[in-house]
Amino acid sequence: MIIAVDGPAASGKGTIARALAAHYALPHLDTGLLYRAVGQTLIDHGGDPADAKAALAACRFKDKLLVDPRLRDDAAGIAASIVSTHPAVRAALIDRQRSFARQPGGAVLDGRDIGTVIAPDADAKLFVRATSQIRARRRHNELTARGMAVTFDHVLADIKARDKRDSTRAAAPLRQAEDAVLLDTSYLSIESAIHHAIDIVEQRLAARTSG
Ligand SMILES: Nc1ncnc2c1ncn2[C@@H]1O[C@H](COP(=O)(O)OP(=O)(O)O)[C@@H](O)[C@H]1O
Ligand SMILES: Nc1ccn([C@@H]2O[C@H](COP(=O)(O)OP(=O)(O)O)[C@@H](O)[C@H]2O)c(=O)n1
Repeated sequence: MIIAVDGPAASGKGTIARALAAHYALPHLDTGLLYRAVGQTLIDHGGDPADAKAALAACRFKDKLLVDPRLRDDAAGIAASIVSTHPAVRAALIDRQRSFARQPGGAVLDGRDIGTVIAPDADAKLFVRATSQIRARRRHNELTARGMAVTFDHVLADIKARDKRDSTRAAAPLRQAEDAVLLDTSYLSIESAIHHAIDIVEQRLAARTSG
C-alpha cells in the first residue's frame, strides 16, 4: 500500500506520515529532507540556491547528510524551497522517491507533490493543511525548543514566502490531488489528527475493496 501525504510547511504532514507508517508497519520517507539536503549542501559550500547549475550539482550530496540536525533549521528550509523550483533538481531526485514508493509492501511518503507526481497511483492520498498563523506558531515552538533565537513574525513571514514559492512554481507546484482527502489540522490535537488520518486511509481501503 502506498500512502501519499502532502501539504504546506508545518501543517503536520510529517507527524501524520510517521504515525501512519508506524500504524501500518510501512517504511516512511520525508521527501522534504532531500530538498533540504540540497539546500544545506549549497549553504555549506557558499553556492547560490537560485543558480540551477549549482543546485543540480548539490543533488549529489552524501546520504549521511540526511541525518544532520541542521536540515531542520529555517535556513535549510528556505534554501530547499528555492532549489526545489528548478526542474532539473526535481528530476534528479525523482527516481529515488519513486523507487522508495514502489518498494514491495509499499510505503508512506510526505512532501508537496507525492499525490500528484511521485505516486499518482497511491492507494490513499491526504492533503494536510492548517492556517498560516497556526503553522507559524507550531514551527516557532519547534525552533525555539531547539534553542534557535527566531521571532514569531520572522517564522510567519518565512512560511508565507515558502507557501507562495511552493504553490506558484511551474514544476510540480504544491496542490491538492483531485483524489486526495483534505485534512485540516488547525484545531486538532496531534492525537486526533492521527486518528482522522487513519480513518481516511481505512475508508479509502474499504472503498477500494468494495469497488
Ligand atoms: N495537530 C497538531 N497540533 C499541534 N501541533 C502539531 C500538530 N501536528 C503537528 N504539530 C507540531 O507542529 C510541528 C510541525 O509538524 P510537522 O509534522 O513536522 O509538520 P510538517 O511535516 O508539515 O512540516 C511539530 O513540532 C509537530 O509536533
Ligand atoms: N516533495 C517535496 C518536498 C519538499 N519540497 C520543497 O522542500 C521544502 C522543504 O520541505 P519540508 O517538507 O522539509 O518543509 P516543512 O514542510 O517541513 O517545513 C519545501 O518548502 C518545498 O519547497 C518540494 O518541493 N517537494
